[in-house]
Amino acid sequence: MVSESVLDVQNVSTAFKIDGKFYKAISDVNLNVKRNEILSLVGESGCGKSTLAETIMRLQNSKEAKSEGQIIFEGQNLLNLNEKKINEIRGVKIGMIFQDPLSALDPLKRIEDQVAESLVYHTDDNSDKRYQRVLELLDKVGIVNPKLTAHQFPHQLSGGMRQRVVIAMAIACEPDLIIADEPTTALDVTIQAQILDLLKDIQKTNHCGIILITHDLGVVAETADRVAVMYAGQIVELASVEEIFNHPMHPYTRSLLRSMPQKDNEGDELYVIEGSVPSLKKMPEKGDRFAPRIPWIPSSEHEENPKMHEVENHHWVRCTCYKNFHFPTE
Ligand SMILES: Nc1ncnc2c1ncn2[C@@H]1O[C@H](COP(=O)(O)OP(=O)(O)OP(=O)(O)O)[C@@H](O)[C@H]1O
Repeated sequence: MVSESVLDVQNVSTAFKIDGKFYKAISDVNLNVKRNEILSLVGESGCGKSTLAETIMRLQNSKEAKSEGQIIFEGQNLLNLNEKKINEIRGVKIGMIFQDPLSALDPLKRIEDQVAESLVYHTDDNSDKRYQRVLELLDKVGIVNPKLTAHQFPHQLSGGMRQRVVIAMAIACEPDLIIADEPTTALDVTIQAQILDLLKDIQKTNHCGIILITHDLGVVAETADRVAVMYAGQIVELASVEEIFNHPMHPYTRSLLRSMPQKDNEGDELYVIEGSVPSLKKMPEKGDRFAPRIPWIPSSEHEENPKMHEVENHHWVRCTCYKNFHFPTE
């Protein structure tokens, strides 16, 4: 079944003002998210994943960040909308879930009022109907006693329950797209699995698209349908989850996978990707941005201006260096 796109990100770049000058944190990002899929955005810390999410949601201060390109959602470019219009979309048609549920919740408000908030602004429901809807939403996200939880304050809940509440808030208006930025990083492992299962369930029952941001390839393997691998502000590989795990191509994707504990490398010393993601001021202008971290690969293997190539059906890779890439010990 071919699903329609809910979001089309076209040639999007965002630059931040640092010491009076703008430096790009994401460059030339092209991506679409389909209804009925979980697209995972993966990469090390500092690769630009959150910047992309904040750009889509227009969360940056326009004096400190400049974006260009097009982000098409329901036929309009989100980058061109005024505040009023973007507020009608943010949290309503596009839901958000962040890493730290505590910072997303108001410590002084009861859960029922927080979950009901977007319903107050965006539906005509009276307070009784809203309360019923809050209980329904809490039940849907797996809260065992919705009436009790609705009456409680955030500090009375466990981390896992708080994240369930944040998810209830995100889905209250049945958004077509949910952006979840490291939604399980702050939770312990068993709760992580439950929250990921919940997101998968929501995606299936609500038929929405989900962008799931994570640095954890285990999370990607568990949840994603497609994967966009980001490095130094650029997407370097985009393919189905099966392709990414079975036929990774870009040296960065291959390095990430090698540095991840897996069944077949148990007991082996894990691969360490030398060096670090360049800071915005030190971003290489030419060549593959990952090249400095694989110095044994001759520069002639890299394109001067690396482009995305569709090397197999729906499998895209940046730069031609993937063709002859090998690890030092190979
Ligand atoms: N407001 C800002 N001003 C200046 N630089 C910023 C700002 N926000 C992010 N950056 C820089 O942009 C780059 C990308 O950061 P971003 O937070 O998007 O990465 P990330 O992949 O989401 O990492 P993490 O997983 O740690 O959140 C980093 O170099 C970061 O320091």
